[in-house]
Amino acid sequence: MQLAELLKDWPCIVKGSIREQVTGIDDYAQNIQQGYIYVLRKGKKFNGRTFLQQAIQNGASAVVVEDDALLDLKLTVPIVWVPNSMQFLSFASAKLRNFPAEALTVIAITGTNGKTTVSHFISQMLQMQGKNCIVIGTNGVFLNGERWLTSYESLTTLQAKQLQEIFQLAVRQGVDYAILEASSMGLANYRLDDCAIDVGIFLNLSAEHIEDHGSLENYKKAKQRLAILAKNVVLNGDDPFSRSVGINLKKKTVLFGSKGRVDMQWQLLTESEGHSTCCLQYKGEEHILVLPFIGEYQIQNTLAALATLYILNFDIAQLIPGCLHLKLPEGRMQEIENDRDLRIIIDYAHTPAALKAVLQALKQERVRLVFSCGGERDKDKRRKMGTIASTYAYKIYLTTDNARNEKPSDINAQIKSGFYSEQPYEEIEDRAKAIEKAIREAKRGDVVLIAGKGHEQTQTIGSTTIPFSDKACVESALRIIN
Ligand SMILES: CC(=O)N[C@H]1[C@@H](OP(=O)(O)OP(=O)(O)OC[C@H]2O[C@@H](n3ccc(=O)[nH]c3=O)[C@H](O)[C@@H]2O)O[C@H](CO)[C@@H](O)[C@@H]1O[C@H](C)C(=O)N[C@@H](C)C(=O)N[C@H](CCC(=O)O)C(=O)O
Ligand SMILES: Nc1ncnc2c1ncn2[C@@H]1O[C@H](COP(=O)(O)OP(=O)(O)OP(=O)(O)O)[C@@H](O)[C@H]1O
Repeated sequence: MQLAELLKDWPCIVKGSIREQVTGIDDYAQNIQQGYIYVLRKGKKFNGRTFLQQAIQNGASAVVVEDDALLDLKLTVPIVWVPNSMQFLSFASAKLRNFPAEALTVIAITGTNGKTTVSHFISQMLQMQGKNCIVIGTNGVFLNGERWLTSYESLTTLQAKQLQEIFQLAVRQGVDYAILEASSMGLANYRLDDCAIDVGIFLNLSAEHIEDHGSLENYKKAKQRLAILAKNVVLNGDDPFSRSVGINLKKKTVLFGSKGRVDMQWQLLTESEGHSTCCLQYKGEEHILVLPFIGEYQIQNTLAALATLYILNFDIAQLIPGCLHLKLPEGRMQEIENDRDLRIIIDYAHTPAALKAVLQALKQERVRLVFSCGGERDKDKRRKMGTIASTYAYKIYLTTDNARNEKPSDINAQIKSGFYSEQPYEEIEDRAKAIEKAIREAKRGDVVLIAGKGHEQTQTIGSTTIPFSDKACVESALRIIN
């Protein structure tokens, strides 16, 4: 595509020829190939200007900047000024591929917790209706429930250029639906701006990523962008923030919840043997919904998925029986079979709200909890998670969870500052050993909950990332102990 064609619908100032041919776009200089546009921007760690010559040597056909002072640079290629380079990166990535998202029904989910779970529930429900769908999120890229395209970095919301690339591949594969996790960082960085989102889902909000966004208000604003981008909106009426998003929103909206005025109302009737039975009311109809898991948060996740199919005009009554067969994604309440009469559970709970939800769901059980918090991220949550752990756990095994360049003992000291009761705890920095000790000490009927890493296959300590899996550690511990 000619630069002139690419720029014609976008506010910009160009210095140089607009006749250059453009073959791609990237803001990472090392990725620039012949004919690509290099988006030069200043980030938190680097200034893209450092890599400008490298981008040109790699064959950049033009350079896009958002700092107008850079228009004076003397370059061998055209310079284009745009008001917002990340927003342009999203638009141009989509335009260069002829806006592939428009050929798909796109569903995007935001919330502090539950995005991955809901995205996989929606995919499973759509598959039950014979639809082809992809899921793009924390656990990777999936096509009809199977892992697909494994080479992308592990982000919750991929970069705009990657999303557009996947949409194009999906359209070629005959996919009908794309289900995306919308992280607050992804929304704030405009990664989802050109995804033609048909349904935006708001699950919940608790204080996370505040350091990245600067304030809770900015975090909320980032999430609210999804309501601007989406054509239709699904809201969790039990979550004050999600409900507030619907105020004065002139879009088709479905509210689900257990209380107040909602369009789809659920009520938990019973929980037993790993199953929940609920009453679901909508449009004056009443249905019994049986789910293969416990915990009110899982009912919310299921309702978010059902409400999404409802807003897309599927017949909900037809979907209800299939909910009994929903499967949680890898690393979410994942039980590991064993012959020690224990419940060994791996769960990705790494926020206070998630840890509380899981521990509450486990109710009266004697829980031995293995966990820590990530380094160089959300320090605020450490004390809160300590308080929650000490409220519900029988014994706590503090360990290491991607400590990065912090000392695990410092992170754990902050977690301990939230302990308020005298329950026993131990600190075992080696996560594999902590898991083994918890399993070794567990008595028949105990629950061993290994929280925080879920599906993850790595552990980052210092700046080294090594292969690591909670599941493999459990299996190895069971072999050693037996
Ligand atoms: C906060 C955030 O989103 N950061 C992203 C952002 O970083 P940044 O703006 O600070 O940029 P920078 O690293 O300082 O680099 C500045 C410029 O120099 C360029 N550069 C930099 C180095 C180099 O060698 N060559 C080069 O060209 C960069 O491409 C960039 O254009 O731009 C970078 C380049 O596009 C991204 O890699 C980086 O995301 C990284 C991968 C990241 O880890 N982001 C996390 C925080 C994230 O987005 N997480 C969310 C939330 C997950 C959750 O809910 O838990 C997610 O969606 O995954
Ligand atoms: N609706 C919910 N409310 C509170 N906690 C939840 C909810 N759904 C899941 N969780 C908890 O959060 C953990 C992570 O779930 P999930 O991966 O679905 O969330 P996520 O929003 O995608 O997380 P991330 O953005 O970090 O990938 C689960 O393992 C569970 O402990």
